[in-house]
Amino acid sequence: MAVQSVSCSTFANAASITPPTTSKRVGFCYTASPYFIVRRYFAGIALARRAKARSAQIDAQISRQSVSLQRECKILVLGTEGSGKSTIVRQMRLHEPESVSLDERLGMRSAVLAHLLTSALAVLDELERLNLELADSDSRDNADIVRGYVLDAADKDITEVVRAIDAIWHDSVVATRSGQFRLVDNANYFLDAAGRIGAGDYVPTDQDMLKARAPFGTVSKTQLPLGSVSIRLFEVRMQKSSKNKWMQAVDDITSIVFCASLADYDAEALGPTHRALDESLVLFENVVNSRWFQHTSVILALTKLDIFRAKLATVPLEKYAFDYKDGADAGKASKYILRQYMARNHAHLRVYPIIVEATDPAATVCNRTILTAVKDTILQSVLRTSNILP
Ligand SMILES: Nc1nc2c(ncn2[C@@H]2O[C@H](COP(=O)(O)OP(=O)(O)OP(=O)(O)O)[C@@H](O)[C@H]2O)c(=O)[nH]1
Ligand SMILES: [Mg+2]
Repeated sequence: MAVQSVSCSTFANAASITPPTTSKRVGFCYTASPYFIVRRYFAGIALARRAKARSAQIDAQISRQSVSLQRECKILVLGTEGSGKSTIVRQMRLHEPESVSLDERLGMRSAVLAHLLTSALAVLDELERLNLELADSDSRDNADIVRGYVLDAADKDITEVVRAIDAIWHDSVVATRSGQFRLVDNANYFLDAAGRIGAGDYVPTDQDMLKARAPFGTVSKTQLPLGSVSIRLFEVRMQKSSKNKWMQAVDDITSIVFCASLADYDAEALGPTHRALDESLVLFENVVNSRWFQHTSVILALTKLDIFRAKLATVPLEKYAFDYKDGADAGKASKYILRQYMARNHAHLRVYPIIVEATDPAATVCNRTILTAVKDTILQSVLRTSNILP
């Protein structure tokens, strides 16, 4: 431990220094007696021994407490609806060898299909909104198949509906006008992959698992070994209206991962005057300044960097943030949004920010940052209980 080695070596050095035989004082000079030298020498040795013993005591305490804290390491994953909580958790799991079984992968098939179906229905709605007709006459029958399909059982035959979706997506009107459609996140990705998803032996890939919107329970729990630390993740969807009283009910939280979508800057949460970004900022403010979390570290995960980057080109951030002047530069714009969050940290909680494309299977930044934050927090907590830190 850095703290211990500093204190030990300081005292050890003190003991090894031979006391000076002469000392200069202003105005006169004297020679120290042998008795004085020997007394200082032994006092130095005693001091070093005491420091060494104290240091060993702290070492033992730290290792005892680290072990018990690591067993109990709890992380809350918070954020508004659709902010990327499940995606971050899945991304962390996919990086841990063998933490996702084949059964679980196959279990995600219905979530993938639901995402594909929602995307296709959104395409049909957008055609209506823009007063457009499908070009191909068969496409109209296909639209009926899609609208009439009910996804009620995991083993239901999906061949016909997937073929219909694929035909609609490749209709010439859709192909030329889809740039104007307002679709759900990752709709294009799943619509492009319809043929692959419809195959009988389809197994969701890492990318499919990350891009699919999974249904949300009330609070979902995940156990995960992360490096040398074993953690339990609790995903909680926050709502401004519900006052989030659950905060008082949770204890022993090591870290919080607060997810916020960068791409929400233009989204309305509860009506035209209520922006999703503002709601997320208020919830973040409540969390970081809450007395329940005063010894908790916070990882602020700003997600959907890829969607944000694409959106900035057509929906200027300046329209929603009057003091922002840096145009469609995703780096500057994401840092601007990050500053909005950091400005809410009045309690000066330790915040570790990450700006991430959470659906990128190659991104390891989440795991690395979360692991660092967890370890730092365990250390801080041990130092506090050892009375080394206030
Ligand atoms: N392209 C892209 N999609 C993302 C990113 N982060 C999340 N998503 C997608 O956004 C959608 C919602 O993400 P979830 O992780 O389900 O959001 P959530 O916060 O768990 O939502 P609820 O549980 O419903 O509150 C999913 O389809 C994700 O794949 C990202 O960085 N890039
Ligand atoms: Mg979720």
